[in-house]
Amino acid sequence: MDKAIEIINLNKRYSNGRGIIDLSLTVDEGDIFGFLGPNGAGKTTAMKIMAGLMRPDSGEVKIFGKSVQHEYVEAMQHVGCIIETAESYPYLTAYENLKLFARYYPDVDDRRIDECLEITGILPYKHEKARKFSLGMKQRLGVAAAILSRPKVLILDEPLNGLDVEGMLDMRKLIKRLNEEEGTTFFISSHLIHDVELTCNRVGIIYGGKLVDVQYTQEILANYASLENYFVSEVDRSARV
Ligand SMILES: Nc1ncnc2c1ncn2[C@@H]1O[C@H](COP(=O)(O)OP(=O)(O)OP(=O)(O)O)[C@@H](O)[C@H]1O
Repeated sequence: MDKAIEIINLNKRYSNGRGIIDLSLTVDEGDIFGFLGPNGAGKTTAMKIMAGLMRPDSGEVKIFGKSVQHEYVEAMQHVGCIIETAESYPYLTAYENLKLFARYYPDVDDRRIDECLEITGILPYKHEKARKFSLGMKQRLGVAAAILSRPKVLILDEPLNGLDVEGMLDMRKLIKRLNEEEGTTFFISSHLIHDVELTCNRVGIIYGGKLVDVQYTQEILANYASLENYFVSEVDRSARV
């Protein structure tokens, strides 16, 4: 199996001493990887570095073997990201928003735009302005923009944050559909344990800026009653070390 993402000895320390410490992990092609940790654990910091939006103090991130830090254009060629929030232009329609993003990609035509609207379930709202969209629809429009160029890897920061039950179900379905039908690899951060359990096939726990453990969800559930039990026991264990 090909390595989609390699995070290698990543360090980033803010002036207040917080940040991430010697983070290393590998995500295989086809994984839906859940990056699980409480608020302030360091998830967004790691993802900003992965997307090339922030420089690490040391270490690097490779995507399909290309270094985000040293070969940015080549590394990002196969990546779509939504970091922090899915931004759209409120006074433009769903179609107009995607048309604007499509300018970056010479081979994205109107057919592909419709395809992305269909995959994300917003084709019926193609000509409605984004400001009228619910948070869930805005998130899905963000995903539609992120998949326009058919990226092999999607990096999503807290994609379920703030969504209601229906919004969460839609987003989870969308992630699984893209994974199964298009083979898209996902790197998803979340603090929602139950949701990671239902969505991700592999889980990495980050706590206090350090990676505590990485496991397949199936293996965790074979040994623990729930992902939450595993999370608590791993965090306890790391606090004792
Ligand atoms: N620009 C900054 N300057 C100083 N400290 C920062 C900065 N950005 C983040 N931090 C601190 O670094 C730590 C990690 O933050 P980060 O945003 O990566 O965590 P997170 O896991 O994404 O949390 P959340 O779910 O709250 O976004 C936190 O303690 C945070 O307060």
